[in-house]
Amino acid sequence: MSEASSATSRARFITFEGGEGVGKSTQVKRLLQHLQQNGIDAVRTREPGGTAKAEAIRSFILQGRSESWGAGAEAVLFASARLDHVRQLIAPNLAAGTWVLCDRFHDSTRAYQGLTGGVDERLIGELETLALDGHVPDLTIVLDMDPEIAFRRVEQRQLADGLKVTGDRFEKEELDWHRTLRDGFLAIANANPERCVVLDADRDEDELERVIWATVSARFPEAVAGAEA
Ligand SMILES: Nc1ncnc2c1ncn2[C@@H]1O[C@H](COP(=O)(O)OP(=O)(O)O)[C@@H](O)[C@H]1O
Ligand SMILES: Cc1cn([C@H]2C[C@H](O)[C@@H](COP(=O)(O)OP(=O)(O)O)O2)c(=O)[nH]c1=O
Repeated sequence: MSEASSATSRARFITFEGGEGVGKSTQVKRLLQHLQQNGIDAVRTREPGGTAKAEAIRSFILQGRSESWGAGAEAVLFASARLDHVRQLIAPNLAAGTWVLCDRFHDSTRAYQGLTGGVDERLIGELETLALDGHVPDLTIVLDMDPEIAFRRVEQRQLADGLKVTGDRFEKEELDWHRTLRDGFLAIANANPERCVVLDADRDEDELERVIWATVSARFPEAVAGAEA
């Protein structure tokens, strides 16, 4: 971090949320570059995952091995992964002055296991308190678009990678379910207007990158101190 920015600002924690294929990973990488080009130390990470233990839980869940356990148990697994991630990676980086950009975080548990999975709001809230350990994101960017268009993006990625177009077990869910999920993310953003910003993700990657940078720089003006014009 440059001396000027470290002297005037603390490190920020920014999460990206939204359905599958809306461009979260693409934009997390682009924002990381922007921050670094502006002399700000930053790391990117993802959920579930980010640490060895959390990545082990990720592969267990995404292989479908916890599916029969039910949404409540999966919420507990996601929270266990999150607790390790917060303690081992997120909190130490923030404490050291490094910004943290995370591809999905606690709102995904609210949206997937809570609002669409039917897990009781109180359990979701208790797990959140435990796993976040006080580390509520400073900003959450919700990338919003029609899931059908986002699906086509994911299919194209799989075709380009020479993969069978099957999707992981979440991506196999019905389109209607994904529309409900989209509404869930919008409801979360609506309930947390001071933290969340909803951006239309159905646009060109470069244009979306510009909108995200404008959002981050407006929210944290110190990020652009010394930025190129
Ligand atoms: N704005 C965009 N327009 C078109 N395709 C995009 C855009 N952003 C990302 N993609 C492509 O769509 C696919 C899914 O993007 P990705 O960033 O992995 O989404 P997510 O992390 O939300 O699942 C990738 O193949 C990516 O290259
Ligand atoms: C973090 C988190 C993810 N998930 C789901 C969302 C995704 O379907 C999956 C993560 O897979 P991933 O391949 O990272 O999805 P994407 O590319 O769409 O971001 O796990 C939950 O159900 N709850 C959670 O708390």
